[in-house]
Amino acid sequence: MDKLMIEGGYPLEGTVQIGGAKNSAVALIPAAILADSPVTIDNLPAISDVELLAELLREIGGEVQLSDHEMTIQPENMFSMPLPNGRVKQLRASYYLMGAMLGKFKKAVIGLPGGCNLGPRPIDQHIKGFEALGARVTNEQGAIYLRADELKGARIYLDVVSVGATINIMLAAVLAKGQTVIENAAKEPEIIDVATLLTNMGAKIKGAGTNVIRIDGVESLHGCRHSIIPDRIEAGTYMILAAAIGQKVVVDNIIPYHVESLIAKLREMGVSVEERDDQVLISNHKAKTGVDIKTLVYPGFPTDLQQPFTTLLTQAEGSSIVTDTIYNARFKHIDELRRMGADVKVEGRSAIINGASALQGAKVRASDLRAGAALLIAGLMADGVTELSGLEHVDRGYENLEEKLVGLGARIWREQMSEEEREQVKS
Ligand SMILES: CC(=O)N[C@H]1[C@@H](OP(=O)(O)OP(=O)(O)OC[C@H]2O[C@@H](n3ccc(=O)[nH]c3=O)[C@H](O)[C@@H]2O)O[C@H](CO)[C@@H](O)[C@@H]1O
Ligand SMILES: C=C(OP(=O)(O)O)C(=O)O
Repeated sequence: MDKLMIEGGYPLEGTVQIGGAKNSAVALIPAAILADSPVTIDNLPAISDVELLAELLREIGGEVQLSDHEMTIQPENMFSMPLPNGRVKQLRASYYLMGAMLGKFKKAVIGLPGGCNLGPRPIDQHIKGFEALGARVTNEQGAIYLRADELKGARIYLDVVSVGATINIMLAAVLAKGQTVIENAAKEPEIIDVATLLTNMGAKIKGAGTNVIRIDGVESLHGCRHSIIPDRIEAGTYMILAAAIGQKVVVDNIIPYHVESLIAKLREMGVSVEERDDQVLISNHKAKTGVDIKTLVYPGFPTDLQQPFTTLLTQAEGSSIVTDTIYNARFKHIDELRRMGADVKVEGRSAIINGASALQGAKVRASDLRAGAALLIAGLMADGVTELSGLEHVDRGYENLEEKLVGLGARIWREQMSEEEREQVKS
Protein backbone atom coordinates (compact mmCIF):
# COMPACT_ATOMS: atom_id res chain seq x y z
CA MET A 1 0.00 0.00 0.00
CA ASP A 2 1.50 3.33 -1.08
CA LYS A 3 0.97 6.95 -0.21
CA LEU A 4 1.71 10.03 -2.28
CA MET A 5 4.11 12.54 -0.76
CA ILE A 6 3.45 16.07 -2.00
CA GLU A 7 5.72 18.98 -1.17
CA GLY A 8 3.49 21.97 -1.77
CA GLY A 9 4.09 25.52 -2.90
CA TYR A 10 6.06 25.03 -6.12
CA PRO A 11 4.42 26.78 -9.08
CA LEU A 12 3.82 24.55 -12.09
CA GLU A 13 4.75 25.35 -15.68
CA GLY A 14 4.97 23.45 -18.96
CA THR A 15 2.85 21.09 -21.05
CA VAL A 16 0.88 18.06 -19.92
CA GLN A 17 -0.44 15.41 -22.32
CA ILE A 18 -3.92 14.10 -21.68
CA GLY A 19 -4.71 10.41 -22.20
CA GLY A 20 -7.78 8.60 -23.48
CA ALA A 21 -11.06 8.93 -21.61
CA LYS A 22 -11.56 6.52 -18.72
CA ASN A 23 -15.34 6.67 -18.98
CA SER A 24 -15.19 5.77 -22.68
CA ALA A 25 -12.56 3.08 -22.27
CA VAL A 26 -14.53 1.24 -19.62
CA ALA A 27 -17.52 0.96 -21.97
CA LEU A 28 -15.59 0.33 -25.19
CA ILE A 29 -13.80 -2.70 -23.76
CA PRO A 30 -17.02 -4.59 -22.85
CA ALA A 31 -18.52 -3.48 -26.20
CA ALA A 32 -15.91 -5.67 -27.93
CA ILE A 33 -17.74 -8.74 -26.58
CA LEU A 34 -20.45 -8.03 -29.18
CA ALA A 35 -18.10 -8.52 -32.14
CA ASP A 36 -17.33 -11.77 -33.97
CA SER A 37 -13.75 -10.79 -34.82
CA PRO A 38 -10.91 -8.84 -33.13
CA VAL A 39 -11.41 -5.28 -31.90
CA THR A 40 -8.41 -3.03 -31.32
CA ILE A 41 -8.78 0.01 -29.10
CA ASP A 42 -6.00 2.59 -28.92
CA ASN A 43 -5.29 5.75 -26.95
CA LEU A 44 -6.27 3.67 -23.92
CA PRO A 45 -5.47 5.23 -20.55
CA ALA A 46 -3.01 3.22 -18.43
CA ILE A 47 -5.30 2.95 -15.39
CA SER A 48 -6.36 0.12 -13.12
CA ASP A 49 -9.99 0.07 -14.37
CA VAL A 50 -8.69 -0.87 -17.85
CA GLU A 51 -6.52 -3.69 -16.46
CA LEU A 52 -9.44 -5.04 -14.42
CA LEU A 53 -11.70 -5.11 -17.48
CA ALA A 54 -9.01 -6.91 -19.49
CA GLU A 55 -8.92 -9.56 -16.73
CA LEU A 56 -12.72 -9.84 -16.73
CA LEU A 57 -12.79 -10.43 -20.50
CA ARG A 58 -10.12 -13.11 -20.09
CA GLU A 59 -12.31 -14.78 -17.42
CA ILE A 60 -15.06 -15.22 -20.00
CA GLY A 61 -12.74 -16.73 -22.61
CA GLY A 62 -11.55 -13.64 -24.46
CA GLU A 63 -7.99 -13.36 -25.68
CA VAL A 64 -6.79 -9.93 -24.68
CA GLN A 65 -3.45 -8.34 -25.56
CA LEU A 66 -2.75 -5.16 -23.65
CA SER A 67 0.36 -3.23 -24.61
CA ASP A 68 1.33 0.43 -24.50
CA HIS A 69 -2.05 2.26 -24.65
CA GLU A 70 -3.53 -0.36 -26.98
CA MET A 71 -5.72 -3.38 -26.42
CA THR A 72 -6.73 -6.08 -28.89
CA ILE A 73 -9.66 -8.21 -27.86
CA GLN A 74 -10.41 -11.49 -29.63
CA PRO A 75 -14.00 -12.32 -28.72
CA GLU A 76 -14.43 -15.48 -30.84
CA ASN A 77 -14.20 -17.95 -27.93
CA MET A 78 -16.03 -15.93 -25.30
CA PHE A 79 -18.91 -17.53 -23.43
CA SER A 80 -21.39 -16.37 -20.80
CA MET A 81 -19.81 -17.31 -17.51
CA PRO A 82 -21.24 -15.95 -14.24
CA LEU A 83 -19.15 -13.09 -12.83
CA PRO A 84 -20.83 -12.77 -9.46
CA ASN A 85 -18.19 -11.03 -7.37
CA GLY A 86 -14.44 -10.48 -7.26
CA ARG A 87 -13.22 -8.04 -9.88
CA VAL A 88 -16.67 -6.75 -10.86
CA LYS A 89 -16.92 -5.16 -7.42
CA GLN A 90 -13.74 -3.15 -7.94
CA LEU A 91 -15.16 -0.86 -10.60
CA ARG A 92 -18.46 0.75 -11.49
CA ALA A 93 -18.17 0.10 -15.19
CA SER A 94 -18.39 -3.68 -14.78
CA TYR A 95 -22.11 -2.99 -15.20
CA TYR A 96 -21.44 -2.63 -18.95
CA LEU A 97 -20.79 -6.39 -18.99
CA MET A 98 -24.54 -6.76 -18.35
CA GLY A 99 -25.59 -4.99 -21.56
CA ALA A 100 -22.81 -6.49 -23.69
CA MET A 101 -23.22 -10.09 -22.46
CA LEU A 102 -27.01 -9.90 -22.60
CA GLY A 103 -26.78 -8.53 -26.16
CA LYS A 104 -24.37 -11.24 -27.31
CA PHE A 105 -25.31 -14.36 -25.30
CA LYS A 106 -28.88 -13.45 -24.21
CA LYS A 107 -27.84 -14.29 -20.65
CA ALA A 108 -25.48 -12.99 -17.99
CA VAL A 109 -24.87 -13.11 -14.26
CA ILE A 110 -22.97 -10.06 -13.03
CA GLY A 111 -22.31 -8.99 -9.44
CA LEU A 112 -23.49 -5.55 -8.46
CA PRO A 113 -20.81 -3.04 -9.45
CA GLY A 114 -18.39 -1.16 -7.21
CA GLY A 115 -16.61 2.07 -8.14
CA CYS A 116 -16.65 5.35 -6.29
CA ASN A 117 -18.87 5.52 -3.26
CA LEU A 118 -20.76 8.74 -3.99
CA GLY A 119 -23.88 7.81 -2.04
CA PRO A 120 -26.61 5.71 -3.71
CA ARG A 121 -25.82 4.75 -7.31
CA PRO A 122 -28.90 2.83 -8.45
CA ILE A 123 -29.09 0.91 -11.73
CA ASP A 124 -32.88 0.76 -11.99
CA GLN A 125 -32.88 2.56 -15.36
CA HIS A 126 -30.42 0.02 -16.82
CA ILE A 127 -32.75 -2.77 -15.67
CA LYS A 128 -35.84 -1.00 -16.95
CA GLY A 129 -34.14 -0.86 -20.36
CA PHE A 130 -33.09 -4.53 -20.36
CA GLU A 131 -36.61 -5.58 -19.37
CA ALA A 132 -38.16 -3.46 -22.11
CA LEU A 133 -35.93 -5.33 -24.59
CA GLY A 134 -37.39 -8.61 -23.32
CA ALA A 135 -34.94 -9.72 -20.62
CA ARG A 136 -36.00 -11.26 -17.33
CA VAL A 137 -33.94 -9.61 -14.63
CA THR A 138 -33.59 -10.76 -11.02
CA ASN A 139 -31.32 -9.78 -8.18
CA GLU A 140 -30.11 -12.88 -6.35
CA GLN A 141 -27.68 -12.50 -3.47
CA GLY A 142 -26.01 -9.38 -4.79
CA ALA A 143 -25.78 -10.50 -8.41
CA ILE A 144 -27.99 -9.49 -11.32
CA TYR A 145 -29.30 -12.43 -13.37
CA LEU A 146 -30.31 -11.55 -16.93
CA ARG A 147 -31.97 -14.02 -19.30
CA ALA A 148 -33.82 -13.58 -22.58
CA ASP A 149 -35.12 -15.97 -25.25
CA GLU A 150 -34.67 -13.14 -27.71
CA LEU A 151 -34.20 -9.39 -27.48
CA LYS A 152 -36.66 -7.17 -29.33
CA GLY A 153 -36.29 -3.45 -29.95
CA ALA A 154 -38.44 -1.19 -27.77
CA ARG A 155 -39.13 2.46 -26.98
CA ILE A 156 -37.46 3.26 -23.65
CA TYR A 157 -37.91 6.55 -21.83
CA LEU A 158 -35.27 7.08 -19.14
CA ASP A 159 -36.78 8.60 -15.99
CA VAL A 160 -33.33 9.91 -15.05
CA VAL A 161 -30.72 11.08 -17.55
CA SER A 162 -28.07 8.41 -17.01
CA VAL A 163 -24.77 7.90 -18.81
CA GLY A 164 -24.51 4.31 -17.62
CA ALA A 165 -28.08 3.36 -18.54
CA THR A 166 -27.87 5.02 -21.98
CA ILE A 167 -24.68 3.11 -22.89
CA ASN A 168 -25.84 -0.17 -21.35
CA ILE A 169 -29.12 -0.10 -23.29
CA MET A 170 -27.23 0.71 -26.52
CA LEU A 171 -24.99 -2.32 -25.89
CA ALA A 172 -27.96 -4.62 -25.33
CA ALA A 173 -29.96 -3.23 -28.27
CA VAL A 174 -27.47 -3.31 -31.16
CA LEU A 175 -28.06 -7.04 -31.77
CA ALA A 176 -31.76 -7.01 -30.82
CA LYS A 177 -34.47 -7.55 -33.46
CA GLY A 178 -36.04 -4.33 -34.76
CA GLN A 179 -35.73 -0.74 -33.60
CA THR A 180 -34.91 0.57 -30.13
CA VAL A 181 -35.49 4.22 -29.27
CA ILE A 182 -33.89 5.62 -26.12
CA GLU A 183 -35.65 8.83 -25.08
CA ASN A 184 -34.24 11.27 -22.54
CA ALA A 185 -30.83 9.75 -23.26
CA ALA A 186 -27.63 11.21 -21.81
CA LYS A 187 -25.53 13.27 -24.26
CA GLU A 188 -22.00 12.94 -22.87
CA PRO A 189 -19.12 12.75 -25.40
CA GLU A 190 -18.34 9.23 -24.11
CA ILE A 191 -21.75 8.10 -25.41
CA ILE A 192 -20.84 9.35 -28.89
CA ASP A 193 -17.50 7.53 -28.59
CA VAL A 194 -19.21 4.23 -27.76
CA ALA A 195 -21.72 4.74 -30.59
CA THR A 196 -18.81 5.42 -32.98
CA LEU A 197 -17.12 2.14 -32.05
CA LEU A 198 -20.38 0.19 -32.36
CA THR A 199 -21.10 1.83 -35.73
CA ASN A 200 -17.62 0.87 -36.96
CA MET A 201 -18.44 -2.68 -35.83
CA GLY A 202 -21.50 -2.62 -38.11
CA ALA A 203 -24.22 -1.36 -35.75
CA LYS A 204 -26.90 1.08 -36.92
CA ILE A 205 -27.17 3.95 -34.43
CA LYS A 206 -28.52 7.45 -35.01
CA GLY A 207 -28.73 10.38 -32.62
CA ALA A 208 -25.92 9.59 -30.15
CA GLY A 209 -25.08 12.92 -28.51
CA THR A 210 -28.74 14.04 -28.59
CA ASN A 211 -31.49 13.04 -26.20
CA VAL A 212 -33.12 10.58 -28.62
CA ILE A 213 -31.03 7.65 -29.83
CA ARG A 214 -32.39 5.25 -32.47
CA ILE A 215 -30.84 1.82 -32.89
CA ASP A 216 -31.76 -0.60 -35.66
CA GLY A 217 -30.71 -4.08 -34.60
CA VAL A 218 -28.34 -6.03 -36.88
CA GLU A 219 -27.60 -9.78 -37.14
CA SER A 220 -23.92 -9.61 -36.20
CA LEU A 221 -21.04 -7.23 -35.55
CA HIS A 222 -17.44 -7.42 -36.70
CA GLY A 223 -14.14 -6.20 -35.31
CA CYS A 224 -12.51 -2.86 -36.07
CA ARG A 225 -9.91 -0.39 -34.78
CA HIS A 226 -10.96 2.55 -32.65
CA SER A 227 -9.11 5.44 -31.03
CA ILE A 228 -10.55 6.76 -27.75
CA ILE A 229 -11.42 10.45 -27.30
CA PRO A 230 -9.32 12.49 -24.84
CA ASP A 231 -10.31 12.33 -21.19
CA ARG A 232 -12.19 15.57 -20.46
CA ILE A 233 -12.10 14.88 -16.72
CA GLU A 234 -8.34 14.29 -16.63
CA ALA A 235 -7.98 17.44 -18.79
CA GLY A 236 -10.26 19.38 -16.45
CA THR A 237 -8.32 18.22 -13.42
CA TYR A 238 -5.04 19.55 -14.88
CA MET A 239 -6.77 22.79 -15.93
CA ILE A 240 -8.02 23.30 -12.38
CA LEU A 241 -4.59 22.44 -11.02
CA ALA A 242 -3.02 24.94 -13.43
CA ALA A 243 -5.49 27.61 -12.30
CA ALA A 244 -4.67 26.84 -8.68
CA ILE A 245 -0.89 26.74 -8.78
CA GLY A 246 0.25 27.08 -12.37
CA GLN A 247 2.03 29.94 -14.06
CA LYS A 248 1.60 29.01 -17.71
CA VAL A 249 0.40 25.47 -18.29
CA VAL A 250 -0.61 23.96 -21.64
CA VAL A 251 -3.09 21.09 -21.35
CA ASP A 252 -2.53 19.24 -24.61
CA ASN A 253 -4.33 16.61 -26.69
CA ILE A 254 -7.83 17.57 -25.64
CA ILE A 255 -11.09 18.65 -27.26
CA PRO A 256 -11.61 22.14 -25.74
CA TYR A 257 -15.32 22.00 -26.66
CA HIS A 258 -15.74 19.11 -24.17
CA VAL A 259 -14.62 21.32 -21.28
CA GLU A 260 -16.55 24.49 -22.20
CA SER A 261 -18.47 24.60 -18.91
CA LEU A 262 -15.20 24.49 -16.96
CA ILE A 263 -13.58 27.12 -19.19
CA ALA A 264 -16.55 29.44 -18.59
CA LYS A 265 -16.26 29.07 -14.82
CA LEU A 266 -12.48 29.53 -14.80
CA ARG A 267 -12.86 32.76 -16.81
CA GLU A 268 -15.61 33.93 -14.46
CA MET A 269 -13.10 33.50 -11.61
CA GLY A 270 -10.53 35.63 -13.40
CA VAL A 271 -8.30 32.87 -14.75
CA SER A 272 -7.02 33.41 -18.29
CA VAL A 273 -7.82 30.49 -20.61
CA GLU A 274 -6.67 30.50 -24.23
CA GLU A 275 -8.40 27.89 -26.38
CA ARG A 276 -6.45 26.41 -29.28
CA ASP A 277 -7.30 23.53 -31.66
CA ASP A 278 -6.44 20.63 -29.38
CA GLN A 279 -5.07 22.35 -26.29
CA VAL A 280 -5.74 25.10 -23.80
CA LEU A 281 -3.24 27.46 -22.20
CA ILE A 282 -4.02 28.43 -18.62
CA SER A 283 -2.22 31.52 -17.33
CA ASN A 284 -2.71 32.29 -13.74
CA HIS A 285 -1.49 35.65 -12.53
CA LYS A 286 -4.53 37.41 -11.16
CA ALA A 287 -6.41 37.10 -7.89
CA LYS A 288 -9.39 34.83 -8.26
CA THR A 289 -13.00 35.61 -7.37
CA GLY A 290 -15.41 33.09 -5.90
CA VAL A 291 -18.12 31.66 -8.17
CA ASP A 292 -21.08 29.34 -7.69
CA ILE A 293 -21.31 26.07 -9.55
CA LYS A 294 -24.08 23.54 -10.00
CA THR A 295 -23.29 20.15 -11.47
CA LEU A 296 -25.55 19.07 -14.30
CA VAL A 297 -25.68 16.48 -17.05
CA TYR A 298 -23.54 17.30 -20.13
CA PRO A 299 -23.01 19.96 -21.37
CA GLY A 300 -23.45 21.29 -17.83
CA PHE A 301 -20.66 21.38 -15.27
CA PRO A 302 -19.54 17.75 -14.71
CA THR A 303 -19.97 16.22 -11.27
CA ASP A 304 -16.58 14.51 -11.75
CA LEU A 305 -14.89 17.94 -11.66
CA GLN A 306 -16.88 19.28 -8.74
CA GLN A 307 -14.47 17.96 -6.10
CA PRO A 308 -11.24 19.32 -7.67
CA PHE A 309 -13.01 22.62 -8.41
CA THR A 310 -14.00 22.94 -4.75
CA THR A 311 -10.30 22.91 -3.85
CA LEU A 312 -9.64 25.72 -6.33
CA LEU A 313 -12.46 27.76 -4.79
CA THR A 314 -10.69 27.70 -1.42
CA GLN A 315 -8.19 30.07 -3.11
CA ALA A 316 -10.80 32.52 -4.41
CA GLU A 317 -11.81 35.71 -2.62
CA GLY A 318 -15.30 35.72 -1.15
CA SER A 319 -17.80 32.94 -0.83
CA SER A 320 -18.75 30.28 -3.36
CA ILE A 321 -21.49 27.69 -3.36
CA VAL A 322 -21.03 24.30 -5.00
CA THR A 323 -24.20 22.26 -5.52
CA ASP A 324 -24.04 18.70 -6.80
CA THR A 325 -27.38 17.83 -8.38
CA ILE A 326 -26.12 14.47 -9.72
CA TYR A 327 -24.59 12.94 -6.56
CA ASN A 328 -25.72 14.98 -3.60
CA ALA A 329 -23.41 13.20 -1.15
CA ARG A 330 -20.25 13.72 -3.21
CA PHE A 331 -18.59 15.74 -0.46
CA LYS A 332 -16.35 13.24 1.31
CA HIS A 333 -13.29 15.31 0.44
CA ILE A 334 -14.55 18.30 2.43
CA ASP A 335 -13.54 17.03 5.90
CA GLU A 336 -10.03 16.42 4.61
CA LEU A 337 -9.86 19.87 3.00
CA ARG A 338 -10.91 21.36 6.32
CA ARG A 339 -8.07 19.51 8.03
CA MET A 340 -5.75 21.33 5.64
CA GLY A 341 -7.17 24.72 6.64
CA ALA A 342 -9.99 25.30 4.17
CA ASP A 343 -13.10 27.13 5.35
CA VAL A 344 -15.84 24.92 3.88
CA LYS A 345 -19.11 23.61 5.24
CA VAL A 346 -21.64 21.25 3.76
CA GLU A 347 -25.32 22.11 3.93
CA GLY A 348 -27.61 19.59 2.26
CA ARG A 349 -26.45 19.06 -1.30
CA SER A 350 -24.21 22.16 -1.29
CA ALA A 351 -20.76 23.05 -0.05
CA ILE A 352 -20.19 26.65 1.01
CA ILE A 353 -16.61 27.82 0.64
CA ASN A 354 -15.17 30.99 2.13
CA GLY A 355 -11.85 32.02 0.66
CA ALA A 356 -9.11 32.63 0.33
CA SER A 357 -7.53 30.24 2.85
CA ALA A 358 -3.89 29.35 3.25
CA LEU A 359 -3.67 25.54 3.19
CA GLN A 360 -1.29 23.50 5.35
CA GLY A 361 0.15 20.10 4.46
CA ALA A 362 -1.51 17.22 6.36
CA LYS A 363 -2.06 13.47 6.31
CA VAL A 364 -5.23 12.99 4.29
CA ARG A 365 -7.08 10.10 2.68
CA ALA A 366 -8.85 9.93 -0.68
CA SER A 367 -12.30 8.38 -0.16
CA ASP A 368 -12.89 8.15 -3.92
CA LEU A 369 -11.24 8.96 -7.24
CA ARG A 370 -12.03 12.68 -7.61
CA ALA A 371 -11.70 13.28 -3.87
CA GLY A 372 -8.13 12.11 -4.48
CA ALA A 373 -7.72 14.69 -7.26
CA ALA A 374 -9.14 17.40 -4.99
CA LEU A 375 -6.70 16.57 -2.20
CA LEU A 376 -3.79 16.27 -4.60
CA ILE A 377 -4.42 19.83 -5.81
CA ALA A 378 -4.73 20.99 -2.21
CA GLY A 379 -1.41 19.32 -1.40
CA LEU A 380 0.33 21.00 -4.33
CA MET A 381 -0.84 24.41 -3.06
CA ALA A 382 -0.28 23.79 0.65
CA ASP A 383 2.55 24.89 2.80
CA GLY A 384 4.65 21.86 3.80
CA VAL A 385 4.23 18.20 3.01
CA THR A 386 0.93 16.41 2.40
CA GLU A 387 0.68 12.63 2.66
CA LEU A 388 -2.16 11.33 0.52
CA SER A 389 -3.39 7.76 1.01
CA GLY A 390 -6.25 5.93 -0.73
CA LEU A 391 -4.26 5.79 -3.98
CA GLU A 392 -6.20 2.71 -5.13
CA HIS A 393 -9.00 5.18 -5.95
CA VAL A 394 -6.74 7.69 -7.70
CA ASP A 395 -5.08 4.98 -9.83
CA ARG A 396 -8.50 4.05 -11.22
CA GLY A 397 -8.59 7.25 -13.20
CA TYR A 398 -5.26 9.09 -13.55
CA GLU A 399 -2.48 7.57 -15.63
CA ASN A 400 1.19 8.31 -14.90
CA LEU A 401 0.15 10.83 -12.33
CA GLU A 402 3.54 11.51 -10.72
CA GLU A 403 5.38 11.58 -14.07
CA LYS A 404 2.94 14.12 -15.51
CA LEU A 405 3.15 16.32 -12.42
CA VAL A 406 6.92 16.09 -12.06
CA GLY A 407 7.08 17.12 -15.74
CA LEU A 408 5.30 20.32 -14.73
CA GLY A 409 7.75 20.95 -11.87
CA ALA A 410 5.83 19.43 -8.96
CA ARG A 411 7.65 17.77 -6.06
CA ILE A 412 5.72 14.57 -5.63
CA TRP A 413 6.66 10.93 -5.10
CA ARG A 414 5.24 7.61 -3.86
CA GLU A 415 6.31 5.92 -0.63
CA GLN A 416 5.30 2.69 1.01
CA MET A 417 3.04 3.11 4.02
CA SER A 418 4.38 1.87 7.34
CA GLU A 419 2.73 -1.08 9.10
CA GLU A 420 1.19 1.34 11.61
CA GLU A 421 -0.26 3.54 8.84
CA ARG A 422 -1.76 0.50 7.10
CA GLU A 423 -3.46 -0.54 10.32
CA GLN A 424 -4.87 2.98 10.73
CA VAL A 425 -6.31 2.87 7.21
CA LYS A 426 -7.94 -0.53 7.83
CA SER A 427 -9.57 0.54 11.12
C1 LIG B 1 -18.07 4.66 -15.52
C2 LIG B 1 -18.72 5.98 -15.76
O1 LIG B 1 -18.95 6.39 -16.90
N1 LIG B 1 -18.99 6.69 -14.68
C3 LIG B 1 -19.59 8.00 -14.81
C4 LIG B 1 -21.10 7.84 -14.90
O2 LIG B 1 -21.53 7.18 -13.72
P1 LIG B 1 -22.97 6.56 -13.63
O3 LIG B 1 -23.21 5.75 -14.87
O4 LIG B 1 -23.10 5.91 -12.29
O5 LIG B 1 -23.85 7.86 -13.64
P2 LIG B 1 -25.27 8.07 -14.27
O6 LIG B 1 -25.14 9.06 -15.36
O7 LIG B 1 -25.88 6.75 -14.55
O8 LIG B 1 -26.04 8.72 -13.03
C5 LIG B 1 -26.57 10.02 -13.09
C6 LIG B 1 -27.65 10.15 -12.03
O9 LIG B 1 -28.71 9.25 -12.33
C7 LIG B 1 -28.99 8.43 -11.21
N2 LIG B 1 -29.35 7.09 -11.73
C8 LIG B 1 -28.52 6.47 -12.61
C9 LIG B 1 -28.84 5.23 -13.13
C10 LIG B 1 -30.03 4.62 -12.73
O10 LIG B 1 -30.38 3.52 -13.16
N3 LIG B 1 -30.83 5.26 -11.85
C11 LIG B 1 -30.52 6.49 -11.33
O11 LIG B 1 -31.27 7.05 -10.53
C12 LIG B 1 -27.71 8.42 -10.39
O12 LIG B 1 -27.95 8.13 -9.05
C13 LIG B 1 -27.21 9.84 -10.62
O13 LIG B 1 -27.85 10.71 -9.74
O14 LIG B 1 -21.68 9.13 -15.03
C14 LIG B 1 -21.50 9.93 -13.86
C15 LIG B 1 -22.29 11.21 -14.06
O15 LIG B 1 -21.77 11.95 -15.11
C16 LIG B 1 -20.02 10.17 -13.63
O16 LIG B 1 -19.89 10.75 -12.34
C17 LIG B 1 -19.25 8.86 -13.60
O17 LIG B 1 -17.87 9.15 -13.66
C1 LIG C 1 -17.21 8.43 -10.30
C2 LIG C 1 -16.33 8.11 -11.23
O1 LIG C 1 -16.13 6.91 -11.75
P1 LIG C 1 -16.93 5.54 -11.53
O2 LIG C 1 -18.31 5.76 -12.07
O3 LIG C 1 -16.13 4.60 -12.37
O4 LIG C 1 -16.91 5.22 -10.06
C3 LIG C 1 -15.44 9.14 -11.83
O5 LIG C 1 -14.86 8.86 -12.91
O6 LIG C 1 -15.31 10.23 -11.25
